[in-house]
Amino acid sequence: MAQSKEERILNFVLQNAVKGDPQSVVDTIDKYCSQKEWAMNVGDEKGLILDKILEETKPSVLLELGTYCGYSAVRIARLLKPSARLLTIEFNPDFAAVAKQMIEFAGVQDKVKILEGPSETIIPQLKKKHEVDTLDFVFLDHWKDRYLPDTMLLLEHGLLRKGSVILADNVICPGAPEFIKYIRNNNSFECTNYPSHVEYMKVKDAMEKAVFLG
Ligand SMILES: O=C(NCc1cccc(CNc2ccc3[nH]ncc3c2)c1)c1cc(-c2ccc(F)cc2)cc(O)c1O
Ligand SMILES: [Mg+2]
Repeated sequence: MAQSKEERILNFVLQNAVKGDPQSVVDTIDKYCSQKEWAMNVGDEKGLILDKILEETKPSVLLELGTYCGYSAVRIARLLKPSARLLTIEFNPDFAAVAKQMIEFAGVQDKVKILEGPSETIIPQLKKKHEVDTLDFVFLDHWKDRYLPDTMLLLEHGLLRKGSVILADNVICPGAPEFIKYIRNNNSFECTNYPSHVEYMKVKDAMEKAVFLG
């Protein structure tokens, strides 16, 4: 069977990055995807914005929607304190399989748990099946038309607390207009926009941070 792009990215990491070194895994993926094949990792430019917000928030319990190859899971996990945990939901089984190997190669498997399936099924299970009380940080990077319904689901299931941070990728390109309209007009959220570019491109993009006020 011909290799998928995601498998080519993984193999490039396995052959060129330093095992157990998450920074080298992040840098190697960025090198491959900027020089050889574009892929929808959050990337180095938006990645630095993600890093800064994580360092300000110092979260203990995190949720990511959209694991893909595991780039942002590794990028996030490398900054977490030893007791912190990241749950990441991936619907596509092939992506999940690549991400699992990427996360293990980076050596962050003790901090990251991949949950395979659609967010609408898994989010309602987080409290009882995955022992979550509330989430300190949520990174939205899955299907853009799911950002709003899944934010509503998080609220409905009592998964956000005063100060919970939601960070959404791609609010310009591909865009998440319904999510942006809702979150910026909801007085229970304090929003900040972070202009940037689509990963590895000159095309304008942005991330949006929304802090839940309770
Ligand atoms: O669309 C995007 N990403 C989402 C996505 C896309 C495909 C498959 C999945 C399968 N994973 C999945 C699905 C549903 C799920 N439910 N719960 C978990 C979960 C997980 C996820 C995206 C696109 C561009 C982009 C493309 C083209 C272009 F020109 C410019 C920019 C840039 C990005 O940074 C992007 O993030
Ligand atoms: Mg994205």
